[in-house]
Amino acid sequence: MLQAIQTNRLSKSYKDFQAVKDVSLSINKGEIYGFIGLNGAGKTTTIRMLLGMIRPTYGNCYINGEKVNHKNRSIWEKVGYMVETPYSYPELSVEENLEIYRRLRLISNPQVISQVMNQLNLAQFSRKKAKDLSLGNAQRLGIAKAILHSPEILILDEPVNGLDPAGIVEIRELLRDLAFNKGVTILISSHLLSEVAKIATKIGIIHEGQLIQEIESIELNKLLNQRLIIDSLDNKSAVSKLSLAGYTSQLNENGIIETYNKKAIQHPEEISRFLVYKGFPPTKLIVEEEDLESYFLRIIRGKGEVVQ
Ligand SMILES: Nc1ncnc2c1ncn2[C@@H]1O[C@H](COP(=O)(O)OP(=O)(O)OP(=O)(O)O)[C@@H](O)[C@H]1O
Repeated sequence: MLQAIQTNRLSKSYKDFQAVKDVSLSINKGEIYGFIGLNGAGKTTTIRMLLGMIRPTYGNCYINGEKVNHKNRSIWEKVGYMVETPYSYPELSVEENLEIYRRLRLISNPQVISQVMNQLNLAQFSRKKAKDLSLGNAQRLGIAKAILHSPEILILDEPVNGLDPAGIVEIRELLRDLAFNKGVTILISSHLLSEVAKIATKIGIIHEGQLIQEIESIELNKLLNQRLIIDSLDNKSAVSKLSLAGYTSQLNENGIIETYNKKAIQHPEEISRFLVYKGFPPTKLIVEEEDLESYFLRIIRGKGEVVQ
């Protein structure tokens, strides 16, 4: 099958710092590819190379099988994109900004502007100057520009930045509709992992410039572990007692104990008995399904026992 987006050993160095290392990813037509990673992982740099905005130090990118380079301009007719905080003409209204974009994209039908404003709930702000928009609405305007010409491929860098929860749901529905009903291929980068997990058909995890894992979303549930969450009046002491007894555990960022130890998860009553005996009775003991955030942290830290 022809890939909509492909990178081949893509790398970018800034002096001796390698921001992106050997990233080879491929995205099928109609797929929603969630590109996730911590701040500074290399998402934007990869996307900028993909869009021909910066030159790779090594490797190549392909859009619809065509190599990205300065000669191949026609490939951009089928691509819509938004990278980081979208730029707009600050003194012009939402509608005027879209009108400029319509002309730049050589779209003959003026109706597309009202259609896209309705799609993104921007109609009520049509006369508002771009500089007076909230961050969330500025993002909506950025997405509106990206989809104005009905692209086949949509590349969005952190598109839900600054949106409130209702806005995030709206954008999620919009992207789903574009992918599943209109066959648009979408690459969406984000550090909001759970959000990406809700819409992506495939997830790529980038860490310190390297693509460390690609997961089909239907496979995701199989990879998510269970974990036992334990709270007590003295978690620091309790965690060392548990680890000494062979129940490898750690404190999470909230100071709560978590363990992926299979025996502990299968027999939380034993953990409870053990902690009572050691003088640290648990105040909370819950077996939880791991979420994508925790899975991601476990993968990038290379920690955690895998419960089969
Ligand atoms: N022009 C540049 N010169 C030097 N270093 C750069 C340059 N652009 C990016 N970097 C560095 O490359 C690394 C990757 O940056 P990048 O913006 O791609 O990360 P990111 O995953 O998009 O992060 P975020 O989620 O914070 O946007 C970072 O350490 C960044 O500081």
